[in-house]
Amino acid sequence: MTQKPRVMAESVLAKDSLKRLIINLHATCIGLKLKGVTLPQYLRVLLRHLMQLQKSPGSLLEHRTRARVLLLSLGLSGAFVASSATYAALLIVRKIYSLYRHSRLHGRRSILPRTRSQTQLTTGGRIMYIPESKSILEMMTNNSANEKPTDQPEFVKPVAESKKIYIRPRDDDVIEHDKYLFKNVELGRAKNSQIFYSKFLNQMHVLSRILIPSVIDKNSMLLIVQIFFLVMRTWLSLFVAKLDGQIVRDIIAGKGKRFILDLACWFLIALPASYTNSAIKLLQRKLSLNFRVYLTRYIHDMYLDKNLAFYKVIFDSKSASSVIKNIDNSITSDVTRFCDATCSVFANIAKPVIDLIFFSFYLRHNLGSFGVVGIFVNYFITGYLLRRFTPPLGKLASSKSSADGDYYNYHLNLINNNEEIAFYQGTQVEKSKVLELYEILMDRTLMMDKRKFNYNVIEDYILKYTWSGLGYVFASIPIVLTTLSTAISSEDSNMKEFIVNKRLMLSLADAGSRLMHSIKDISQLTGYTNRIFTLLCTLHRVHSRNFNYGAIETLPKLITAVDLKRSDSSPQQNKQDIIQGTVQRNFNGVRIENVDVIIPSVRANEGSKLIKKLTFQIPPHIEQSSSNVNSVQDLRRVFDANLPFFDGPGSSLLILGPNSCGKSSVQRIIAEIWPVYNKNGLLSVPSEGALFCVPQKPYFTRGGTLRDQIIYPLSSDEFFDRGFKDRDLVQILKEVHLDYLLKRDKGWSYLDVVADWKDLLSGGEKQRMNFARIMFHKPRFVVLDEATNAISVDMEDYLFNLLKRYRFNFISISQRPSLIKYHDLLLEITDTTSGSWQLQALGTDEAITSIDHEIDELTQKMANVHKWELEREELRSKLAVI
Ligand SMILES: Nc1ncnc2c1ncn2[C@@H]1O[C@H](COP(=O)(O)OP(=O)(O)OP(=O)(O)O)[C@@H](O)[C@H]1O
Repeated sequence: MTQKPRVMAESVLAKDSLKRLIINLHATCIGLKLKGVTLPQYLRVLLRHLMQLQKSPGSLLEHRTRARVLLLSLGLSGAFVASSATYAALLIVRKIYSLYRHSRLHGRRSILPRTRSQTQLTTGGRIMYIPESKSILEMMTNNSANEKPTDQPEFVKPVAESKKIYIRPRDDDVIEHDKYLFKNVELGRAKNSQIFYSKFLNQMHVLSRILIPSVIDKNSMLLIVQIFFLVMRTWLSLFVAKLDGQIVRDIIAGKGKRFILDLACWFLIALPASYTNSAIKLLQRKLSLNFRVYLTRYIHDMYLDKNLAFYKVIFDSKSASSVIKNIDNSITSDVTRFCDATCSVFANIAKPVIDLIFFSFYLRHNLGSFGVVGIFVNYFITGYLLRRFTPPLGKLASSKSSADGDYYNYHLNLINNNEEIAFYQGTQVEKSKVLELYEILMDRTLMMDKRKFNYNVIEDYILKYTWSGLGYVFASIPIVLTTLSTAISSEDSNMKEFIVNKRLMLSLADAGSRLMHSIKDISQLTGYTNRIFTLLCTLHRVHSRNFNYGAIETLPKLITAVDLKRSDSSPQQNKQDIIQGTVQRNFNGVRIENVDVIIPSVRANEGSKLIKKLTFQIPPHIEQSSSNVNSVQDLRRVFDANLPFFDGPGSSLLILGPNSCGKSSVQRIIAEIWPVYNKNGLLSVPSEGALFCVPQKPYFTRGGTLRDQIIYPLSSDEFFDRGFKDRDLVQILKEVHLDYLLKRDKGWSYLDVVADWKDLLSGGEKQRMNFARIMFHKPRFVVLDEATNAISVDMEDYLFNLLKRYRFNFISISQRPSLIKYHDLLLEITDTTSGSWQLQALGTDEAITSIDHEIDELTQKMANVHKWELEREELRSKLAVI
């Protein structure tokens, strides 16, 4: 026989024997006769046979059990393959759709580019467009490829692809309702009504309303799906344990065919098992991110709105706590930590609890009730021991978090004031402070690890080793008992039982240990929960219209003993009465009547009084008929430079006084960021948009364009939405003599340049930018605090005349009498200690006397001119000699 036919004959023989093996395997294991069945018919025949085995009670028990296992494995694997295929198909469809959309958009982009990054809806909601993570990644890769120097201002780059996000409008009713819930838990009102009172659980209950607002919310769906996968995981573990035992028994008993079948099941079940584990992890991350989104939006809704909580929060009674002191850190890091910790604690508790329930049911069948009770007694003892040795991780986590915030904030402060520090050569002081804060942070981090050390030793000893040892004992109990009672020792079935029990015991031990580990996590979570709860309570308090600016010390004076005894009268309710002044809005002017200017503090109206019974008004005479004129701006007339803007004559008041006498505080009261404490104090202000306050310290938005700086506080989206044009801004820059910025090299496109404007513009330029803002917004009333102290005298003269030309009503705050000439009224704070003041119309006798005084001073100075000229000549001659 030649070589080739021999090889062919051998391969035919091998094929035949493999075929026989498969046919015999089916016949022996599940009693299925495969003779005459073709390959395409195989699956149908197999499934029908398995179903028949399941249904007919007369079939062999062994065959029936195997049929069940096979059917389950096939079902799960089928589900897994189907879901994977669906997912893949979905991905392909999405890809094709995005390619199609991209090609269409690409074609249109040059014709109709979308310039808005967000749109305000009439419902109060907002649609935002954020760059898609994919395109950001691409941009980053491109940027790093052609790295360019960063000291140059950047132009705004168009973002390739963006994602649309809908932000729900704020529900004021929910905020109002939650305010009381938070207050109740903060004051511990449930202490008397609840049998088992836990501060943590109560806090968690209130917070959960934000995290999962309703049963049909997507977060509750995610939670349900997660629980489903957790149950599935446990069930699969149980199944794997049984299979494991069966495989070992097959090996010991030398049953090759059964071994192959069980192994096939093993590989099939591995598919859904690994899918389930990954799904649980993904769902946990997704849930944590969703929680973070909900909580952050909730915080932003209160922190950043018309009530100015972000400013007022410094006056709250809790402002000294690390949560509020580093509120930026609390909003960013603590929220993330809290959400991560909540989800991981949930998964860490839910997983073992489900395991415990399932495994104990199964083990009860194998070990008997006594064994299961023994296991649980063991758990309780361990839980008690571990609880005793758990360090106060909540407090430690909270103190570490606050050290983290201090360190981060100091670095932030360093960046914000880098130029000032460089001028002062303050590196050493700053470095020592930074090092100190860093050491504190390291110390607290290490302290946490040190305190965990002892606990970890005990935990490892008990959970890893003692429990496994006990596991072996419990797993062997049924075998020993059966062998003793029957005096027969069947090695292979004993082996199977032992392996299954051992695996379950170990899984049970693992479940228990995870449950015990979560004691530590819960302790840490209490710390984060407390921080977030404090943050939200403070925000609710500050956001409230009745915020009392942290008045606490005055309480005993204001609340009588009877009030305090009454349980239903909360201290908060009484504190509300502390601010007794009246605020009138939509007034056609700015009026302050009998207002005591008091620094807000815990002492409320007993605090430092800067100015007493202040009274003034601009314009001095208000026509009743024009009381509503200020609420609407006439956009058609806004940018006509030749047209005086306002119909009225325009009035002006100068508030003059020495340093720290309370001039800026008057502006704070007008802007309603400080309260009017005294009962007969009245503040009347114009409608929103008609009043514009320019603070002493110029402010520039970070990462904004030059346009953003001019139109602040309007966003560029709104700027274009309202139909404004860049040429309007160019006109304004000309008015305030800043148009040379555009002429430098980039022309009008300089309006699109993004830079750190706070550092880029000079002091005088920054102040002129303030005037540009006034010219853009054209408010009827302007309050200027030292708005021209960095500007040259001729420019100052020009700018004040500009305000007059446009007939703005303005209040200027200054300590320089030279500004008197631009104003109609003068409010002079005469005595800082008694807080007395004097109001006069310029042009009256007193004003003339005041100006006369200034003229006298200047004349006196001029008398010395001749002497100074001689000194100058002397110095010049000295220089010539040198
Ligand atoms: N948030 C605050 N907490 C405590 N004290 C404050 C606060 N804000 C201002 N003060 C104090 O109030 C006083 C008056 O401050 P204000 O800013 O009104 O002075 P000013 O008259 O504008 O002074 P200057 O001309 O120097 O700007 C100062 O002594 C200041 O320290």
